Amino acid sequence: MTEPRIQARGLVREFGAEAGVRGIDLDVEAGEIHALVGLNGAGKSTLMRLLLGMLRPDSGTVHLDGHGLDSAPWSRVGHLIENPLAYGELTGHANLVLAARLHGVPAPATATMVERVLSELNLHGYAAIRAGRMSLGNRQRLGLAAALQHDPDVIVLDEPTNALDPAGVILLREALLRRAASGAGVLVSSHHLDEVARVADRITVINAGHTIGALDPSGTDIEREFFALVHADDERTAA
Ligand SMILES: Nc1ncnc2c1ncn2[C@@H]1O[C@H](COP(=O)(O)OP(=O)(O)OP(=O)(O)O)[C@@H](O)[C@H]1O
Repeated sequence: MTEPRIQARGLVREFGAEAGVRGIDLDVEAGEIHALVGLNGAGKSTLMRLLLGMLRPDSGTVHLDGHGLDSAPWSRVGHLIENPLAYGELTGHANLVLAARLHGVPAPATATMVERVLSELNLHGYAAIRAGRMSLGNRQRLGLAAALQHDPDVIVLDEPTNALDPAGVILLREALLRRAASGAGVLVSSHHLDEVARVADRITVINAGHTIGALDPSGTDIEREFFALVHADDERTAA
């Protein structure tokens, strides 16, 4: 049995009484696309930051491929949390070369890798444009290219489609399915339930900092199921 790509146990990081992450267990297996859904402020980004060591938990543990965060295989991780990691004064191409180096990709392998991801996310037309001049959607594509080009084993993407056009959404979906099929574990948050249902193997619902259930990606009325879970949890909390 292989280790989960991501394993969190008892994660807590509170910001005052109501906000933050308040006790979450989560697994993302190799080959799996696992989606996190929840209302604004539910705790999805906070959870992802905790998983990536960007925030320290008050308590709980995270393992990536069986390693604690102090010894995690960071060069095998790709992530995009909120703002695309793009240096505005550098071109799209230069940003991707830099991201490859930061992920420890040897220089001779970089050119081919960058070419490949430019094609995969249809970014060739923007390779020579400075990131600061790109549209929001193309900056997001660039950030996704930087996160995915080294074919990481652990992929964590926070709302990766929020600025993408429909063509970008399809390209990203295909890119994630390809990587999961090669054994990556993918964790993705989204507000687009239909889109998530198309791509995810597992959908976890988060509300007020804890997991409250799962949605069946092949369900016929996933939106209704989502609101039923959230309302039931809100009522339980209010009681
Ligand atoms: N650094 C912080 N200091 C104080 N409160 C914070 C901090 N970061 C997040 N929070 C609060 O924690 C809660 C969860 O926020 P988080 O950004 O994780 O939610 P989210 O599910 O990603 O929401 P959205 O869908 O709007 O992006 C919110 O109430 C937020 O205001």
